[in-house]
Amino acid sequence: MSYRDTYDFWMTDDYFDEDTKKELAAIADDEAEIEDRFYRDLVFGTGGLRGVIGAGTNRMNFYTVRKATQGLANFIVKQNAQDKGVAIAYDSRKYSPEFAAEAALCLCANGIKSYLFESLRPTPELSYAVRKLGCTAGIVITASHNPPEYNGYKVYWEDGAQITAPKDREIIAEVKAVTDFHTVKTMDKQEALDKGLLTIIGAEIDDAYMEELKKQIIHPEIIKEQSENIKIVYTPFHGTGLVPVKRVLSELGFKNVYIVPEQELPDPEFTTLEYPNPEDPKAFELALKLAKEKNADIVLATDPDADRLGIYALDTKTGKYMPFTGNMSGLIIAEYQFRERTKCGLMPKNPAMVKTIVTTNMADPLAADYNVNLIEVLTGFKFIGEQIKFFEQNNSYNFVMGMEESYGCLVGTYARDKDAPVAVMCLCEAAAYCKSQGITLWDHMLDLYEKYGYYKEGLYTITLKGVTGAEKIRKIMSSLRAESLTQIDTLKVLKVRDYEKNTITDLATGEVTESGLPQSNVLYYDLEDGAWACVRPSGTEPKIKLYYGIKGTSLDDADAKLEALQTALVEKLNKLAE
Ligand SMILES: O=P(O)(O)OC[C@H]1O[C@H](O)[C@H](O)[C@@H](O)[C@@H]1O
Repeated sequence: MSYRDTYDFWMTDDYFDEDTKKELAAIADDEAEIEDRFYRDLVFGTGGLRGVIGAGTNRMNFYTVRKATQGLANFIVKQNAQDKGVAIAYDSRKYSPEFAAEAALCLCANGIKSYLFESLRPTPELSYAVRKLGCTAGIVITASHNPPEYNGYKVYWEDGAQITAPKDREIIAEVKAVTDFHTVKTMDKQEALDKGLLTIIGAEIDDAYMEELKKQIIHPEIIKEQSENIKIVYTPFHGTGLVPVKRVLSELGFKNVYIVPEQELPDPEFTTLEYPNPEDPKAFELALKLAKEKNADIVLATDPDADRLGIYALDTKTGKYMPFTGNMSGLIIAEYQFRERTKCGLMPKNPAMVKTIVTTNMADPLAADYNVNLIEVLTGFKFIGEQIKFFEQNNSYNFVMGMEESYGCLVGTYARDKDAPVAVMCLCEAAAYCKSQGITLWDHMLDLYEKYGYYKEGLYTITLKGVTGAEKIRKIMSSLRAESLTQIDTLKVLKVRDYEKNTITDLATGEVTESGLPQSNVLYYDLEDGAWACVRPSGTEPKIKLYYGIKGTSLDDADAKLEALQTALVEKLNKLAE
């Protein structure tokens, strides 16, 4: 069917309700909008399904949520795993509770047990709940940090990590095979409860999750000692982080935790924010204002589904709050974990850290320093979570922590997705430790640079929306591929990694080896002088992403090097996007 035919079908078939038809009638004269809403089905990207809320096959709505769930249900029934069930959580977004209930009732109608959280919960708690309840799968209704007009659907498998290949392909094939909406099942909520197919979950999982978080603490005594001294400002950005973060910090004994009042309560419009993403410095405005009033040591923010964490820390010399990138906060946590676990004899045998290919290379000397094995995976925390399963299956390594540049971090293996409450907790412990030494996290970061090298990284994105945008992104990638760059700015390209072709080409020798990672549309350039660049289309937003990094000899040298590389790369990408 063409997009027009699909539009007409939605306008006329009695399966679709009157509100949907009204919404679609309003765009009858807007061909581009009709095309964008119907030219494809929503696709599973880096973080599952994600799309703008509205009527259409390429939108998040009751019909697309049900269809995705029916596909998942068909897959589960084929595996004969109905009895193990599916855990379902949701965040504070528009329609999140409604979509979650819809998914639960579709599963129940297919004879699959559903465990639905009574109210909003963080994504990592769902990852934990899947294993705790022995479920076969999990679902979170969230669009993570995307703008308010979005929602999404993340799918987890029994190991607690988001689905990866080949399971993702198999489930997607089942979803695609649902071509007739009339075959999508649903059932009455009361009937599902009466039949024992639907169970509402809450406090018992919260308590167990909380205990798991606290097990990751290394020095409770230092927290106690500093509990009156350290001042923490926290904002949940109107999302799910408030309850677990407040609880864990309070149970650990932190006395001075100030929540940003304007952003404390759930709000699907994210009224006080342009973009509820800790990657966006503007999102910290209110938190920094409160931090100055309270003279806080550290400022923390979690995104709406509480899987990402962003921080600022006080520079006592200048009195300014300094921003940490996801790379920096991840490294602070990693270094503290490695150092203190080693010192206290708590480091497991064969320890491993997992990071993505676009995450800072400063992790390399740090991991080497503590004899920690460093494993690299493609972008997406699902690939980090998946490694824990592999370690267990092969009895190879013991996972200590995972981190990625996009503000995601996990310490421990109780969950298999990035976990902002655990990251907040670990950073507050590290901050308390620093306080006991008379320094701040910022001073400590400077010490780490001095010890391991001045690694700095940047990210530049271009938003290219709709059908034409997707086509442009495709063209940019193929132009770059065709161009075979040998130099970027003044830096020679040493190696080109093409993850789509599964090749790593050494430009000096011409030798070609395999990338060793799953196929993905990613180009990565290893450059001279410890620098690198990487380009890939986003899998969650209509964007092309350019990542880059350098290694400097001082903060100033690093800034100058990063700026030079960034200018050259941005100019190149902008030209390709013209
Ligand atoms: O870059 P995208 O494909 O849009 O994904 C954005 C981010 O999504 C999730 O948060 C993943 O865990 C990250 O690894 C990824 O960076």
